[in-house]
Amino acid sequence: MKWWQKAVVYQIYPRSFQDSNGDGIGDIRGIIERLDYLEKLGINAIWLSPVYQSPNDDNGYDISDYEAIHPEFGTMEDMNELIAEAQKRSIRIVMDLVVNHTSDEHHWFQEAKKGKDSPYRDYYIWRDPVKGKEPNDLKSTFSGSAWAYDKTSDQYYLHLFSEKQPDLNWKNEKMRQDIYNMMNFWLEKGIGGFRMDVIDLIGKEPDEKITGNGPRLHEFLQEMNRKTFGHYDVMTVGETWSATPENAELYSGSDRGELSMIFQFEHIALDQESISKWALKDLDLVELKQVLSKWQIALGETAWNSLFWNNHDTPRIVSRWGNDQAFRVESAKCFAVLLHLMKGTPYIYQGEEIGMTNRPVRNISEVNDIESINMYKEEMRNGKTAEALLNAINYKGRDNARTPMQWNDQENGGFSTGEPWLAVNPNFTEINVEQTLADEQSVFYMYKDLIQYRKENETVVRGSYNLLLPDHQSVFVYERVYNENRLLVIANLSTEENTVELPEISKESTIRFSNYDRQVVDAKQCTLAPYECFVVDVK
Ligand SMILES: OC[C@H]1O[C@H](OC[C@H]2O[C@H](OC[C@H]3O[C@H](O)[C@H](O)[C@@H](O)[C@@H]3O)[C@H](O)[C@@H](O)[C@@H]2O)[C@H](O)[C@@H](O)[C@@H]1O
Repeated sequence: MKWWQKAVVYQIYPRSFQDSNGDGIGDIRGIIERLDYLEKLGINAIWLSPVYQSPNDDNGYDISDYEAIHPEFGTMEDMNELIAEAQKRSIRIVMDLVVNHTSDEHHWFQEAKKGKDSPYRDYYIWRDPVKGKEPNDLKSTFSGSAWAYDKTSDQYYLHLFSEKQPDLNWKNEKMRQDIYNMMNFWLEKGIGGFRMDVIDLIGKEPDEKITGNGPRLHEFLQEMNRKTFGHYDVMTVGETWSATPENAELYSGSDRGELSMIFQFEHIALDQESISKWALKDLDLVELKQVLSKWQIALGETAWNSLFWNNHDTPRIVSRWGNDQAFRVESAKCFAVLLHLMKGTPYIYQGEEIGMTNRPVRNISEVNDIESINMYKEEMRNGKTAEALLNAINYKGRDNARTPMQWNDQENGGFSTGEPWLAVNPNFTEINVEQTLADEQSVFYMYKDLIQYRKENETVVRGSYNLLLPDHQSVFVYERVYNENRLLVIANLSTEENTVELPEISKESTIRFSNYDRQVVDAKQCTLAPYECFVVDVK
């Protein structure tokens, strides 16, 4: 087994984690200061969202120099120190790799823009106008056309995200080699791997309007593996919105020479009506169970799953599908147990381990995220009401998960002595790390216990998965089996009590995790309290 198959990964969004110099922006020294906290939690790796040089049109996902640290985050010396200090605590640093696009301020694009004869022109994707307009109707994820007009050359360039994020042309061999050199620069520093931003898009065929899963995608990934991380004992995880259980094996099959695993998003899209994340609908728990179980079984023996509920692009799970009011602690623990006992590598997004919640806004002026702002402007022009749009932003907007980490009940939640770049959630006085560490029953200790359990328990790492009660509307039950060992995981994802019949449980069985201090189980008539979860080690 590889180290990352037994690991738990913690995602840090550096802008919002810990500010060490009072400028209101989290930084690398702030992360170093908090490594002891992460060691206490027990995680094995940190996925570090981008800290590279960037004009910050998309908070660092628009990189202008891959081999420089943005001064607001610190220096390369700080970065080297972070890698070394993390290593001392057996924590590896997984860098975010954003190579579907660069910033328009990257020197490659600056050169490419100079004209059609520029040696860097073909590093990007340019097309002539069609009948004086965009080459086709491809849309940007951040609203509007995916083509931007360049007056100097009378051509359009492709940007699947903001205009300041031009897409790289992966068909250009020299560009690919430059990317590989940059990746080796980071690998030689001793990092633990890469999280690969929208990597399913690099094989795009924009003329055919193919974006995800393009024809040369896997050829590029195999070449990347051969020329870079394939020579190191590191993990790689690809962000792949277009992945299906069928093609997941192509990315992460053990004999494929591509990635360790991918992030799939099928469960994440279950509360939307259409391809648009803003078209909201209620979550159907039966569907959630079906989707997660499908991935557990499909990748069971041949590839490897990543497990996550939220990240810096998605709302916080306790506010999204849990209950962040009366049952905040119970529901946060329920989702923790459900995820961490599945097969795959679990990811924790900063603050999830203390049950941090979404932060609603009342006015668009309070929003920082480019995706939400662009959508709001476009939909206001289309006649939607501000109320409806703010409702969608409060449910799905990316700022929800990006508010600063809540360390204590002091000024700005202990995140910064200066004015934070994004307002701290006002509930920091009740929900914060200091409070959670002082309470043995807190969400934090459930996460810590789950992480420790995975380290010691072969059934969690290797066991097969089987869904029980698939049609129950509120209760999620599954079992994990490895040799003679069997774990039964039960969670009531509802504010109501629910009574279910469970498989027979012998008297010798023990309850391993419980968020209600449950001592006994009557399998025939098991009544679950609101958001109750427990795990039985079946003997
Ligand atoms: O570097 C640019 C961003 O790259 C990553 O995230 C990509 C975006 O992922 C989602 O959007 C993709 C859409 O995919 C499918 O079409 C679904 O049907 C839609 O519902 C999805 O919206 C998120 O919604 C976006 O917020 C992401 O940008 C990074 O993780 C981002 O931080 C970067 O901004």
